[in-house]
Amino acid sequence: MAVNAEGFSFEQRHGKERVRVGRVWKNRAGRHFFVEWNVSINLLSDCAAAYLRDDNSDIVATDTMKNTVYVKAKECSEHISMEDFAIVLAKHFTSFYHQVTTAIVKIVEKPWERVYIDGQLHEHGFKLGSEKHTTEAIVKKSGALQLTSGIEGLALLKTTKSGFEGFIRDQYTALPETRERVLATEITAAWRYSYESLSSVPQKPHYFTERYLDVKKVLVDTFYGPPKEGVYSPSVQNTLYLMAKSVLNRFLDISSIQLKMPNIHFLPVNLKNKDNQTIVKFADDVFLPTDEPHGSIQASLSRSWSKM
Ligand SMILES: O=c1[nH]c(=O)c2[nH]c(=O)[nH]c2[nH]1
Repeated sequence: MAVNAEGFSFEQRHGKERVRVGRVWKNRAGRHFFVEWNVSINLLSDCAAAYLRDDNSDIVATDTMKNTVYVKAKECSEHISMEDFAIVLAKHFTSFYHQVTTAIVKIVEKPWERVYIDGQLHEHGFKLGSEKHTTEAIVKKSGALQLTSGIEGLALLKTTKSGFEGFIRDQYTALPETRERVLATEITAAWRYSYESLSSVPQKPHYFTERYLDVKKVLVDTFYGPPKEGVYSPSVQNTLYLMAKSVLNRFLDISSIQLKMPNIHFLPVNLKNKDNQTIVKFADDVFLPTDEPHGSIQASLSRSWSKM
């Protein structure tokens, strides 16, 4: 919130970024559960005096914020979802400090996954997976909540059932039309839950972890289509829209979703020798993989006017 400072409009926040914490929980049967979280905290608080003068009396030290992550991790005696942990932290800052009006807590989870050994889940062995689960909880002193979850780095590829035709052609256009190409992307998704107060958040343990896995499955299933026949994609844009729509149709407690789907190009390889004789002729088989440049395609879809 902007305040008047010596005739200027002034807005500020302070916090601690990238606080890393690992937490192990052990159940009675001897199974261990492990998470590694990277936590970023930002507080909106009445501490303008620290900026305007030499008065730090209303400042929550960022070092204290860092310590609070470890204290709250210790206090969570049961395996807790990342979303619930973000809410616990944010609630602490807004209720404990009268100066703090809003707390913004973001967490990115490192994707440690339980390993299978000889077809059996290991009790305490984990290996690093690929895509990351993210969350952001914004809590106000009043108990108002904005809760977002997401995925980063979900890389998907299919080798057919993708094309791109009918786009604008002008004097700068070189791209041929096609109904056969590789479609590859690395998805960043963020979806907003409709729980708008701390008291309305589902109490079921792991509710948000299950939601995360279910949303990911709907996104992935919609991208690929059924295992045998797949589904034809006329553009990244259309596939993105169908993915976003499937999530909103399926999960009624999600009010909006944003998807970023870069179009990662696999270029057809055609090679000629110095006599202009073809030595490799592309037949939907040999590609040059690229990282850049890539297409940038993103959109958000909401049940009503966006709150994202
Ligand atoms: O699915 C696509 N959408 C585009 O907007 C685009 N632009 C382009 O060059 N190739 C593609 N493919």
